[in-house]
Amino acid sequence: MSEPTVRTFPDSAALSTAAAAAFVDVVVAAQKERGTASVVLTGGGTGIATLKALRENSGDVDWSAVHVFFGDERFLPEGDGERNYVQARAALLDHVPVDADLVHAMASSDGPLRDDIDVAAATYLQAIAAFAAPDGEPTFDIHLLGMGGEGHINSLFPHTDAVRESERLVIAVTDSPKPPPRRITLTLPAVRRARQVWFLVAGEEKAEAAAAAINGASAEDWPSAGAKGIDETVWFLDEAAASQL
Ligand SMILES: O=C1O[C@H](COP(=O)(O)O)[C@@H](O)[C@H](O)[C@H]1O
Repeated sequence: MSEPTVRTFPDSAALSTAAAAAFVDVVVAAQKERGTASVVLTGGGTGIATLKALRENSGDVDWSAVHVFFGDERFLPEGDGERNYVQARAALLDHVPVDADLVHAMASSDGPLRDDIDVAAATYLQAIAAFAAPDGEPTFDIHLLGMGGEGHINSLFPHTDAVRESERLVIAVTDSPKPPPRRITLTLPAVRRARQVWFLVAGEEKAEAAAAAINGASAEDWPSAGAKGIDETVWFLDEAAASQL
């Protein structure tokens, strides 16, 4: 696993512009090398702002050959504006020529799987397993991550079974301390299957968590500390989020 590197920007807009440009470079290079690219999107304010920046300039990306996954999802009805999928569509996916078959959304609470979050998580696990490279091989080109002020990433919160999960790649969370309580999430072992893990973090309220994770704290206390990419782990921070480094 790679050690963290830090890129600091004057504000969150500059951060999102730079992360979007880096995303284009990695996806285009992956498509040149392997024909397709695979990315994992994040929810959260800075993550969604970065998708909007990507919509404004996605360079030579062939969107029809990008597999799109989600790091986590709030288990809510289909059109709920709090769903990360709904926000990602509005910010990016509805505006670029993605192949709908390659957009791997997590289930909603009122879809064909009804309201069974365990079945929903198992179904997403199957989607990932069908796509995943063998153990030890990278599965995703990029995994984007937002981070909460207490260090959560995806729906992996401090001092929970979810952050300790060491085998399953996808799990259901039913007691998220941040609403809504029911979520589906990729785990740390899934995040660690990405070549590139990129944190998109802005704001002074995230500064303590960023410093702790970058300085090697435990994932139990600061889940973001456990998220590392195979080739690179990059922290895109604005100056406020970098203020305790
Ligand atoms: O609930 C969530 O929060 C995190 C961080 O969000 P932010 O708005 O504080 O940046 C996000 O990464 C995650 O996908 C989302 O479900």
